Amino acid sequence: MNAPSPTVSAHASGLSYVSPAPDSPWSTYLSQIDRVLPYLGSLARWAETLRRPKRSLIVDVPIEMDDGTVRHFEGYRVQHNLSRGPGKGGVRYHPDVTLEEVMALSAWMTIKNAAVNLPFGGAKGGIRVDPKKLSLKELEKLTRRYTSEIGIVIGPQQDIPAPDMNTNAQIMAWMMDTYSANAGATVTGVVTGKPVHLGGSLGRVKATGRGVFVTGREAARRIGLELNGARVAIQGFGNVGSAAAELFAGAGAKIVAVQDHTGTMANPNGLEMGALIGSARLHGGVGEFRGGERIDDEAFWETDCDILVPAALEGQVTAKRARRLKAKMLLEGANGPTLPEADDVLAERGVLVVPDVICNAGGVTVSYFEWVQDFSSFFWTEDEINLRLDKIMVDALKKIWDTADRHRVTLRTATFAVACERILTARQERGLYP
Ligand SMILES: NC(=O)C1=CN([C@@H]2O[C@H](COP(=O)(O)OP(=O)(O)OC[C@H]3O[C@@H](n4cnc5c(N)ncnc54)[C@H](OP(=O)(O)O)[C@@H]3O)[C@@H](O)[C@H]2O)C=CC1
Ligand SMILES: O=C(O)CCC(=O)C(=O)O
Repeated sequence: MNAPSPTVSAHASGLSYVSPAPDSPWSTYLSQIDRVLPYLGSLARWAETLRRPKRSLIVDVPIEMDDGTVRHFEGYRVQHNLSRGPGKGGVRYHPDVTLEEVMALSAWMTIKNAAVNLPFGGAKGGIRVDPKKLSLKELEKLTRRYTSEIGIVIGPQQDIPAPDMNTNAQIMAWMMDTYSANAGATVTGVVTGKPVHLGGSLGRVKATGRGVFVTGREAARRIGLELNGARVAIQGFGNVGSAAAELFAGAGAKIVAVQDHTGTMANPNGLEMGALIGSARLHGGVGEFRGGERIDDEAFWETDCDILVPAALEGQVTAKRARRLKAKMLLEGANGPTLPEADDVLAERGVLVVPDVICNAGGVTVSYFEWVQDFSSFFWTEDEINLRLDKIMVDALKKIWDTADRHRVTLRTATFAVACERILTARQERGLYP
């Protein structure tokens, strides 16, 4: 049977999310799906399912602020696809979060979880809020109310949230506690990325950065780039960026530039990691660090470097910036950092892109370990976790690399091909009817 044209059927549906704004995360994701269709064979007839989130929940989250006023925040939880298992994906607190962005982030989780063969579908959540403007008490109230509101769709067998931008182990502890209080029993497996003494896993905090490092190490080996002495530039110095930076520096690489909201610091001889992390912690960003020179934010994209790691927001690598990039390799720590047009520019220029949907999969892989450990109430050592993580990432990248060679496509399209085959086979085998 011929596959229906996704474009025609999508537009005919009249749903607003099928014609997103150009360069928005959802539009980037849809274009990535378009590019993989020729490699899906007969499974392409199921591909429309990837263009529609299975379930999108918008919640109102009212809280009483410290000054006695009541404010309402908008929260989301989107379960993009559940063909391979429960939903899995983080929760983002950011003033620019929208439903459409969360749809894209949840869809990338579907692809990522399948790319590393975890038994999960894809989901993501978020609240449109600037958490830096809330007190700790307000943040706790917001988190607890949000958890109660999305409580109807999450659960250890349904959908398991975790940290993403501006959320952390403390927020996961509040989520776990609220869900448990509502359920009348302690349910540790409802979220991952929890504090270690509350059923969290050793190694989860740095797992995403570790995965970025492992995929970078493997990709560097394949293109003959020596990590010892390699120059690395990193955008975003939070959970992902700082952990990746530490590991690259530990392997002898020089971190020649870092950027966050407080500025861009550069040193061609390498920024000293211990001191930079200490300064960033003390001042809430890298901008006060004295061991480097402050450069213009836009100049970051022209840093003389071998590896560039975007580890902040989506849409950062535009075609214009891609033309100026000096790196040999782009390691996508962030979700959705590269626009499709920029992908084409980088491919033309021979810059290797290790895409988000494999590069930053280390976090969710250790989240999977945490979920498994919670079920068995038997906990592994950090060495066991790091070794298993390393093996999963290396094996997944090998399969993706082989697929890219076979079809002569980019690593991004190859990752989508591997993942979509698994997702759509599951869809086909499960069938359509309840
Ligand atoms: N945490 C995880 O396990 C995973 C995270 N990711 C992805 O990695 C990325 C980073 O997440 P994570 O490290 O957890 O988030 P964090 O909140 O810990 O850190 C985000 C970092 O990005 C910086 N940043 C934000 N906006 C900008 C900007 N416009 N320009 C420059 N820097 C900016 C922040 O700076 P400042 O503090 O100054 O605002 C901060 O340094 C996101 O895309 C996330 O989805 C992917 C997989 C898993
Ligand atoms: O650990 C998880 O479950 C999800 C992490 C995440 O949000 C991501 O990989 O983007």
